[in-house]
Amino acid sequence: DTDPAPDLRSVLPSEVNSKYNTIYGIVFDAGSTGTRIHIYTFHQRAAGSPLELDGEIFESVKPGLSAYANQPEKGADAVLSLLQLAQDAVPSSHWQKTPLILKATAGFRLLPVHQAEGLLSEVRKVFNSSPFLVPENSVTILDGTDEGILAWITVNFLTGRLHGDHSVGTLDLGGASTQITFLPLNKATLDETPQESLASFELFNSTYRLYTRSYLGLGLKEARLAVLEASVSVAQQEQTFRSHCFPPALNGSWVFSGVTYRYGGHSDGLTGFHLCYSEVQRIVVGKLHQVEEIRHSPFYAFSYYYDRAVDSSLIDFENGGVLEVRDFAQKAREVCDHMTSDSSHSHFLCMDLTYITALLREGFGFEDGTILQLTKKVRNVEMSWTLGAAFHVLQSLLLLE
Ligand SMILES: O=c1[nH]cnc2c1ncn2[C@@H]1O[C@H](COP(=O)(O)OP(=O)(O)O)[C@@H](O)[C@H]1O
Ligand SMILES: [Ca+2]
Repeated sequence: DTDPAPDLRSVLPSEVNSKYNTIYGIVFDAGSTGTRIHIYTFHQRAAGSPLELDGEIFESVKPGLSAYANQPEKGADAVLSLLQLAQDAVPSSHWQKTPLILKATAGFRLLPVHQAEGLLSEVRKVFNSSPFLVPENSVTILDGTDEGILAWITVNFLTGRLHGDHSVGTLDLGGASTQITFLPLNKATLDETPQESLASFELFNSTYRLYTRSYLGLGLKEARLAVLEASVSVAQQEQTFRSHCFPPALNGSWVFSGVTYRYGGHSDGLTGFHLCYSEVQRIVVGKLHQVEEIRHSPFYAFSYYYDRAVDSSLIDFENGGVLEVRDFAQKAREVCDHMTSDSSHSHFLCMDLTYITALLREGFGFEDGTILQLTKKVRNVEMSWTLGAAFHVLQSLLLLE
């Protein structure tokens, strides 16, 4: 993209008028399971000085935009309703210089192109009739590489690690895809990693050369479908998909991306962790690139790693916590070996925990003792790639120097 970015310095208030230069950025995350708005407020003490994050306003709606593939206008309505929040949060004097972007993730990568484009073009209409600054390519599908990098930037920025040598790797588990990102330190990693898994990124006058991989279809919800060997066409024939990850007497139905899937336990009466693990293992083994360097390195993990750790009482919802990979394994065993069809937790908890265990151990190749820092928010700001995206757009608009 060779178009020069518009120079917006001319529309910024002169520094003499305000003590600090306040900057806003609005980022929509069109995820596979929901649409979220993140309204960030930053300030700069002077032009050229580092950007400081003051806070975030966050709101979300379900289902994800990709569920409106056949009703794009209705999808855009969800965006419009969230955008109202931004008009309330950002002072009208700043609207014209506040960038507004939406990035769609894995749910969109799985849609036929004409449906994805139909939805994005309805969103563009909503954006263009808003009072905010709509940069070029404001509404797009984010590719998996950028998703991983931007999340890594967010986590390392929020934990104050961006400028030192002690960065931390990140693990994101969405509904449809999953990402792993870290800064490689060993030469062997750089030599053995395919070029497409290494990406350079410039931010705040530094260049970061990161390892990042995104696996489409290995998000938690898509993984359920893979374990169940479920397809849309078979689901529409009202067939029941069976698994040993459910109690034998169980029958249920699950709506995902607008499709109803019937599921249940096996009539052979067998269930439990061991059988469940072997079903889940099939979709993971040999499917992911493994890196020796990170087998013991601590990682930050969020999204469904966090949610399922909360659901199974491994961590506290508010505070998160520090776990080892083996904690997910032990919890999976505990849940799967004591399932009843009337238990209070989700019918999928056994399968989900077992999948997380297999993904960490046999997918990425982590050791049982590898430490996972489960964190949702730092200083009340969500761990999400959206903050990295806000930095990126502000930088490209020359609002940062
Ligand atoms: O701002 C956020 N902070 C932390 N987790 C988030 C945020 N937004 C979404 N999530 C988590 O992401 C997961 C859903 O994934 P998503 O719908 O983004 O799928 P995708 O990334 O595969 O498109 C859930 O665990 C949800 O709690
Ligand atoms: Ca996501």
